[in-house]
Amino acid sequence: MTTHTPVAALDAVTAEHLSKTYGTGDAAVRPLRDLSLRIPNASFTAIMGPSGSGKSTLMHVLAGLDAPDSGEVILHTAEGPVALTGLSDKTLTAARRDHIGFIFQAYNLVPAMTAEENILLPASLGGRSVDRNLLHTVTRRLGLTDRLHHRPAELSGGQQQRVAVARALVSRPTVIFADEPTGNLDSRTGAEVMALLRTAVDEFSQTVVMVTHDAAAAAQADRTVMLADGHVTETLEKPSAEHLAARMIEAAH
Ligand SMILES: Nc1ncnc2c1ncn2[C@@H]1O[C@H](COP(=O)(O)OP(=O)(O)OP(=O)(O)O)[C@@H](O)[C@H]1O
Repeated sequence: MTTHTPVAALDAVTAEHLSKTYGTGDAAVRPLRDLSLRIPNASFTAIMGPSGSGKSTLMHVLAGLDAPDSGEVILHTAEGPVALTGLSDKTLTAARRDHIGFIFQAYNLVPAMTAEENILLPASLGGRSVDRNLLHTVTRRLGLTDRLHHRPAELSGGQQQRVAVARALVSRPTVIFADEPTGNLDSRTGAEVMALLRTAVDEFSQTVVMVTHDAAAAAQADRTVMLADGHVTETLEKPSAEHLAARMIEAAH
């Protein structure tokens, strides 16, 4: 029998009993094993865990980019709850466009569009107006002002990543999912990205979920969810970078 934990209205995302298996028999890999998780609204959650513990798989499933074998993901939007699992492709695409921002390396920019067009794409597809002041502030803080009319192929990997960060911030989605958002960046730009993600939570009440291997980045989140072998092992509220680094070393052994 499946049990359901009560859903608090203050969650942005609720995941219940997620399971996912790749392959069969001896070759089977199970990146998600009956994983349940609640992401509080207007909070910044970091996800950490050893390589192969299921972090990227979880992010793809939470963001509606990949379907679990079983279990449910519910996004709590201003218009009410949306069960991402079980939607038709068309409705799922619209739900992602309207409510979710992605900062994923493998889900990046449209090559034929300029940086600015990429940043504005989710809002224009969704028929929403854009806050030009926010566009200017975000792109200035990310050092993109003189790159806005370049296409992705004319930008470095770090600049492309910053365009993805700007796109996720400017379109003001309910939830931003970020997979290693500071991974390609020098420390100053990485710090700016973290500050902007914090601003999205603190000033715009957006929800941010970020996978990272960097204890110093995770320490800037409100809480850190630790994964191992496809399930949550613990949730730490406001841990220090030192504490997280020690936990990561323990988890790797
Ligand atoms: N499409 C796929 N087909 C087969 N196996 C997969 C697929 N995607 C992921 N896996 C496997 O599932 C497991 C979890 O992968 P996942 O990428 O979620 O881990 P991770 O915690 O993000 O790892 P890392 O920190 O190294 O990025 C790994 O063993 C991986 O090899």
